[in-house]
Amino acid sequence: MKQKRYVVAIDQGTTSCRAIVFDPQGAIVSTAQKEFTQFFPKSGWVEHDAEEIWQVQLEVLHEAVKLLDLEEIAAIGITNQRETTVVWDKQTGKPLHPAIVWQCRRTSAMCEELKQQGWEPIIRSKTGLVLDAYFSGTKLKWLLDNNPDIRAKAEQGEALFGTIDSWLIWKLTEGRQHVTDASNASRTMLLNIHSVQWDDDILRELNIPKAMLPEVKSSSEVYGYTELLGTTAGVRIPIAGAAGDQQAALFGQGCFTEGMAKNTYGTGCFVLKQTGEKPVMSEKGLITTIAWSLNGKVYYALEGSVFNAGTVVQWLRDGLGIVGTAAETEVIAKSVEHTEGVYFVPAFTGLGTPYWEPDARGMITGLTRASTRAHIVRAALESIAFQSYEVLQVMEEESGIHLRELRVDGGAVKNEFLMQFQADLLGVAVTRPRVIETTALGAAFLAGLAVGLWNDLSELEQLKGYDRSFRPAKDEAYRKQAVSAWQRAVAYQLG
Ligand SMILES: Nc1ncnc2c1ncn2[C@@H]1O[C@H](COP(=O)(O)OP(=O)(O)O)[C@@H](O)[C@H]1O
Ligand SMILES: O=P(O)(O)OC[C@H](O)CO
Repeated sequence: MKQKRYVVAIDQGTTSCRAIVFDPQGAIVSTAQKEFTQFFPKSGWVEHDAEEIWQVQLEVLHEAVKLLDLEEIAAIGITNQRETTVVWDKQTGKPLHPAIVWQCRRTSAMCEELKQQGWEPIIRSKTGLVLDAYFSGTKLKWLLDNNPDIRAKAEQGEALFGTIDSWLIWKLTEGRQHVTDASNASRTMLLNIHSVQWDDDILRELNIPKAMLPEVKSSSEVYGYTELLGTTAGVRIPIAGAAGDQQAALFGQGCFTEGMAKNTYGTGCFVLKQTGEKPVMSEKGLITTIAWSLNGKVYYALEGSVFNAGTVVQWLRDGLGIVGTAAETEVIAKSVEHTEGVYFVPAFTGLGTPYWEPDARGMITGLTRASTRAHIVRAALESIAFQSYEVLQVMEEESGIHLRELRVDGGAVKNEFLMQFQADLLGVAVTRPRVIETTALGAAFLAGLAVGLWNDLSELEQLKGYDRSFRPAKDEAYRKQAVSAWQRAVAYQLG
């Protein structure tokens, strides 16, 4: 019997599939990543092909483990873009509809109607969420309402629903386990976050058959086993942990104590603050979510969501074509001292915290004949920091506690201009960990805990390490002026 010493994290993000192998010290052993197709069928709509996600995920998984002895893999952990809604056929294992992505706004009118009928406070108190098209509940209702065949199958338990974690676990496991973890379930708008059970009143109102929902499990336990990784006879690897990507990042950053917070800069930006075993309800547009469920206890978090962050960089590259790579934006932004009054509000799919405006759309203001590509690129990067600033402000106002340091992770934290600008805007240090793949690390931690590779949280705390701290270099007057100019630009957009 070989020593079990690796944990493989599957990180299924909005734009790419990743598989990362970690050793017992939390260091990366190997990694593989591949982008997959984004579909934008109408204004404000975003779809993925769940079958493509599965195939690409499997490919990168094989790639990441190809040099390992499979017998040394202790477990697989899964983390994923949240809310994205997949419905598949129980018999054929094929998706019955394109996956409706978390960014998709197709159900904003449906949410408006539900608000008019008085559902907003009910949703808020039961699920901790804002009644918004962002979450899976109305996406699933839309899918069933618009596809009578799928509804008929769903009622017979032949069509299954899941967020991406469920879909991948179902595809990976022997015996096809149809499960989700509590953190992912808390993003559906169908879960009562107090009882951690699917909520019958909400299911009835949205006309969603319970038979199609996965079983809700903890974030760290063996959900099933896979033989899909290789041909070595008898190598069954446990799938032993799962969490939504933002909650996994909170875990991977070691925010195990109440009050600790992080910001992840990926497709969107998500600030999460751990609030312990009691859900804290926000008055100011933050949402209350399950952080993780571990060892029989449920931990909660307050969250502020920015829908478009890294997407603005992708749009500069793929939509506008004014940069060749995401990395190039750093050099271009630094080539000018400031934006000369150009502001970019990247509300491509509406605005999240604190505005919750599904119909807002992107806008660039303050253009003159002197404006150049560099000013637009710089304004685009600054917009990521401005949006994060606003979320953190709300969090501070709500808790009355002044932030002393911001822990960051996600693909865009490689951008040192962005990190420095964020520190300047906040007036506090922005700290980047040694392993910026914190999301994957969190999933690996959850899976490794379940199989005994690590014993407890204090052991995980020893594994943390920091790469760089960005110190603020601007004064209060600068911050005030910059933020008020940004807020004027947002006000134009909101009309
Ligand atoms: N050097 C960079 N500067 C700015 N943005 C970047 C940089 N590198 C990657 N990004 C952005 O980060 C995002 C990818 O981050 P990642 O954490 O992988 O996101 P996700 O998990 O949402 O797919 C992309 O939107 C990309 O545009
Ligand atoms: O793909 P990411 O990392 O931007 O995360 C997406 C979030 O989970 C959406 O809620």
